[in-house]
Amino acid sequence: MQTIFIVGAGTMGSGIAQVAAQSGFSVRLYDISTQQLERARATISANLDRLVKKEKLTAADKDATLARIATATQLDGVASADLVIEAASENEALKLELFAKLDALAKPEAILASNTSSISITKIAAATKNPARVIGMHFFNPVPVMALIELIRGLQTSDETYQKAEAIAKALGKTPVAVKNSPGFVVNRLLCPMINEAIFALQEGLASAEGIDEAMKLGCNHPIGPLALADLIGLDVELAVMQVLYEGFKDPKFRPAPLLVEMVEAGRLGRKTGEGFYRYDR
Ligand SMILES: NC(=O)c1ccc[n+]([C@@H]2O[C@H](COP(=O)([O-])OP(=O)(O)OC[C@H]3O[C@@H](n4cnc5c(N)ncnc54)[C@H](O)[C@@H]3O)[C@@H](O)[C@H]2O)c1
Repeated sequence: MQTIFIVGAGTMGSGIAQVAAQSGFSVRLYDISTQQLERARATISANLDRLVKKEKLTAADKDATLARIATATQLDGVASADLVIEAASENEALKLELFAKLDALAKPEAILASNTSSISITKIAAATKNPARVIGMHFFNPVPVMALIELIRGLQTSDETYQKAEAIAKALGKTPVAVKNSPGFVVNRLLCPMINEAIFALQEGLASAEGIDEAMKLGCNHPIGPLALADLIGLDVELAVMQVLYEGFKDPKFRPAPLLVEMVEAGRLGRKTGEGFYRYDR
């Protein structure tokens, strides 16, 4: 495995590109937007500069890492890739269309992975002619910092594909955890209902936002309270995950808190809009 083709140069795609290049892989980062590609390169360069400043990376290593990342606005480079990681926008129709194209362009032994947070890997695999080579590689944000990759097997994913993906996850310096294809996988299945319950607690006046967060930090040793975390993740993203869980399991225990829905309606999405459960200077 030497060449990784990454589809989508947003938050996740740029982070995956950085980690892959730092781990010695040759990376081709593709996006339909040249602006996003330029932004990704600038972000990666700034991240590497910080590592140089902290003496965790030499200036020569930084240059070598950046030199391993080529950007592209065409899909044709897929043919030379050993692994494709799709990190384009979270849109099912888009991903199904992309995987049909990637499957037609990639060499037969290449693996096709999706970083989707919520779309069924089985469904994505079914959009290809060779579904056994499709797998979920779910990275966490920020990718250079977070150690986990959930490795999600669709019904069709072969053992060989899983083993290859597991080896790559380790080569990227990450810790893979095997997860079945199911709404929210493991982390979002547990984390998002906890945040949702914190919003119910706030709505019921059980405690103030600061009180709820302080209680979970001091009582459970969480590094950040659930409401501050919701602001960080984005309330729209939290709501979308709860809707995926609610629809996926048809179980009322996953119903989104009405206050969460209302906050999203008001455009109070957290840090990215300057206001969520807390206010932020922008
Ligand atoms: N942000 C997170 O915390 C997080 C965590 C884990 C997984 N994910 C998943 O990763 C994926 C990407 O999320 P993100 O937060 O990086 O989104 P983002 O909006 O930051 O980036 C998405 C990128 O995809 C590009 N794009 C759209 N259509 C494309 C196409 N047809 N071909 C190539 N590129 C295309 C956009 O131009 C954009 O640059 C989603 O599936 C999301 O669910 C996100």
